[in-house]
Amino acid sequence: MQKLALLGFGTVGQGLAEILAEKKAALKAETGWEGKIVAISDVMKGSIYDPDGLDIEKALHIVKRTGTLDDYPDSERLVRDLDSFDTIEQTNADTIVEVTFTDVKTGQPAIDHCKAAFRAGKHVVMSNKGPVALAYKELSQLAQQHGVRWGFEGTVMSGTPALRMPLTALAGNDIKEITGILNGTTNYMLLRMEEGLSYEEALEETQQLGYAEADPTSDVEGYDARYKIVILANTVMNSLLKVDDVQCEGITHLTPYDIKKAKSKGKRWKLIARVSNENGQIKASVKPEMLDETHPLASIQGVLNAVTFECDLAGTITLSGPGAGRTETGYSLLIDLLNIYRNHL
Ligand SMILES: NC(=O)C1=CN([C@@H]2O[C@H](COP(=O)(O)OP(=O)(O)OC[C@H]3O[C@@H](n4cnc5c(N)ncnc54)[C@H](OP(=O)(O)O)[C@@H]3O)[C@@H](O)[C@H]2O)C=CC1
Ligand SMILES: N[C@@H](CC=O)C(=O)O
Repeated sequence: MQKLALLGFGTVGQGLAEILAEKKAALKAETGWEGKIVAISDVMKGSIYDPDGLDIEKALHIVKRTGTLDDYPDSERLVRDLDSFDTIEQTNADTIVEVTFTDVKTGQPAIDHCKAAFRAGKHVVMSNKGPVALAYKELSQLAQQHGVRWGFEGTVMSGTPALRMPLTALAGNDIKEITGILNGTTNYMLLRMEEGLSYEEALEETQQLGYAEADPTSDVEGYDARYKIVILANTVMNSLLKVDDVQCEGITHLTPYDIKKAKSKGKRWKLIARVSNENGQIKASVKPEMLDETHPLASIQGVLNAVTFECDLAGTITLSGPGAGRTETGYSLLIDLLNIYRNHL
């Protein structure tokens, strides 16, 4: 029985909790895996810990009804108000689910959450992009030193296996270029603006749907896609790309007029992230590009994302699927948990 502690109980944390509540019996029957949430620690919603396991359906119901965990029933075992580090260090969880916000400058406090968890001998699964984009090598080594595993499938294209697919199914290829639409929020906004919504209306919809970052500046300025292309470069291409080395431009200057004008010419604006390896020189960028409607990436619409791998053996391989979403990203954490259980990430 894997014992889980959730740091953050927003869209994604609740998404995972819902999956575990709904699919508990099926997961046990089909895979043998059993997971129990023993702790939740969230800044505004509160923190609860029960070493025997929380009643997760009750916690979900209460947080949806009241916005906090304050009404979760007290018991002899229940401990409240542990902060994130106490939750890592003082609970009996063996796996930390890091689903706090992604900080696009420092990656904190998530980087320190990973370090504390690894040093305490605990696995980490996360959809938080900061630690993987900024400290991949250091944290991988630390996890290895402590004999624990680190899963982060959801950091790129949420539950669509944009990392595990190339690392496993495309193993042995020399991947010279990766190109993709890696941000669900902006791709959704571009579609809705093409359909007639204003920039502000389109952005608000993405926030209501749970696609946008806590600070959506990260989405619209391209910082989120920049983190993702760095993660792909460093994990899949085994490079040492730094965030600051990636040329980055967002979609904030695109107006509904620009989008309509492109459409009248049979074209579409897309926020394209790209990394290439030219004789050992790694070049990467994130910027809006006007693609012909016949281009394969032009048909990737709304919250769908896609990534193309240029492989020396397998040829050009494209994977598409949701790039954001409550259940989809909750699911990405489940993939990591199941793979820890099966003992390979
Ligand atoms: N939503 C999506 O589709 C996807 C999200 N991600 C990533 O997953 C992570 C979670 O996203 P999402 O659930 O949408 O974000 P939310 O903003 O909905 O949830 C994040 C939660 O973390 C809490 N939190 C912030 N700091 C801390 C802390 N130090 N300790 C404990 N809790 C903390 C917040 O608390 P409060 O608000 O109460 O202050 C909030 O409830 C982010 O890093 C995001 O980039 C990745 C892929 C897709
Ligand atoms: N805000 C991000 C969420 C997933 O990483 C996006 O829109 O893609």
